[in-house]
Amino acid sequence: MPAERKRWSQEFSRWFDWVLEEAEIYDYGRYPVKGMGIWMPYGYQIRRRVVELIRDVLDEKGHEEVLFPLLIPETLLRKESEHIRGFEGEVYWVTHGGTEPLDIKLALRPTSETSITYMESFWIKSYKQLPRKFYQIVSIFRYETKATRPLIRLREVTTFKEAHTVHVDFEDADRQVAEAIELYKRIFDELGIPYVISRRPEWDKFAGAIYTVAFDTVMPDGRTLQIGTAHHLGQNFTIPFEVRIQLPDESLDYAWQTSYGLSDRVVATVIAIHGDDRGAVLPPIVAPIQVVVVPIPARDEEQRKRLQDYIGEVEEKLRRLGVRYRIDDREDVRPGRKFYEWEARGVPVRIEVGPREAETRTLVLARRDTLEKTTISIDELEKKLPELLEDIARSLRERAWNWLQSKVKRVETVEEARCVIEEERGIVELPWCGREECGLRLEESIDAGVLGSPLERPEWVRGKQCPVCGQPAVTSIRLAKKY
Ligand SMILES: Nc1ncnc2c1ncn2[C@@H]1O[C@H](COS(=O)(=O)NC(=O)[C@@H](N)CS)[C@@H](O)[C@H]1O
Ligand SMILES: [Zn+2]
Repeated sequence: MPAERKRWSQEFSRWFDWVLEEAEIYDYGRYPVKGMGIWMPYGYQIRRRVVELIRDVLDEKGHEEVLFPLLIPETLLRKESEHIRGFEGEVYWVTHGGTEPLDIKLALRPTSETSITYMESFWIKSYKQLPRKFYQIVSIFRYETKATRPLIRLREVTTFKEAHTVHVDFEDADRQVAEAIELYKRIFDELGIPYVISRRPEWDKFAGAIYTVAFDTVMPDGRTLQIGTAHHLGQNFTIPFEVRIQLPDESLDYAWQTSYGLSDRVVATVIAIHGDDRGAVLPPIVAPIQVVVVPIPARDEEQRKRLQDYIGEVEEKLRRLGVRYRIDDREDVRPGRKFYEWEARGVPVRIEVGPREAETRTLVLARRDTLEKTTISIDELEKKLPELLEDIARSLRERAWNWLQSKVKRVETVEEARCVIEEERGIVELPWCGREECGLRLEESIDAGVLGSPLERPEWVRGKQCPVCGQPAVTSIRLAKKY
């Protein structure tokens, strides 16, 4: 990792708070409810483009957007025992309407399996209607007891994309989990966010799931963050909610389900992973402003006029190119200050235009990711600018994947694993017999959390033993300090 980035990786959370404030992305910590913040205008534009990307990817694969009530009656929330046991301690309750106590208290949805499955019992009657893929992008509420953090761990999760799908049998739901994984890969790849995909261990899967597959990334401080999850729910909700379907042979059975979710953490990781000491570095696809033009003031009237006309030519080209641009012609701010402000906001490309450039009909292009500057002729802009934006997206993705790969270490002993977590954080991967007690023992002795195992059996564990019990390893197990 470049030297200067090392500095803020030690005080990552201070750096992260600073960027959110300096770039006016998200106002957190002042609103008088813990775990709830405000999307500021610039941050809201980033969030909007992330949401658009998520919608495009889901809609292309036959997902139908819906909108369910925020409030879920206790009677529904309690129908699936695993689910309520998992969420019992995290639910916010509405107990009054005005001054009147409600006879049935209402939960602010912590997630919507129960409300959606309840309605599916009216909507879904036959295999002919399946598979059905609903999703909504809403606020959910969880009374998180672990340390709350802006965008990373909220009590009101304002950008919660939850997909809920219905299937004729186990296999088709299995196929849907695989499709969800592909959709998440596409979303994260478009944003240049690297990830490790693991099947969560039995003791840490979503409440009410048969199994959970999770996407984790490594944050600049070396701790991992769960950035997406997909769950096979089996018939765990359709049985208590009586979602029965007629099968092709006319018999009746309960339908099968999956659910998969993303949240504000997607925006958090775009900022955290790609950022540097000057602030955010935004991939062009989600940058509210992709190109900012900063005039370098002319000294005399004649030069000023010529510069004005020249900037007009540049603006016309940017408009025709269809890029999102801003001409920062504020009179009362020096160019250096403008550089600082737009760099903090992560604008991918800055174009500096002064009397010299007007004179020589050139432009200075400064790229935000590597801070390199190049001078081009204005006639090359139509060709060079799209290439530069693409190159920035690609180089951000590559740099992020190199970072992640440098933070995943394969080891064979508990001792080595403990050292890696102690010294470098990141993810350690060890051979594993697959038994829960060994997994839990590893958590204890390494003082880290289990992320789970690869979806495919990893070749490298063949012939190796579980470092806890000595039994032959059947897969590998990944551990990390988690958010
Ligand atoms: N308190 C929180 N703040 C921000 N993001 C969160 C929070 N809790 C969960 N998330 C994100 O939301 C994703 C989905 O949440 S979840 O509990 O794992 N899964 C569900 O709720 C399922 N119903 C699928 S939508 C998680 O993978 C995580 O990335
Ligand atoms: Zn073992």
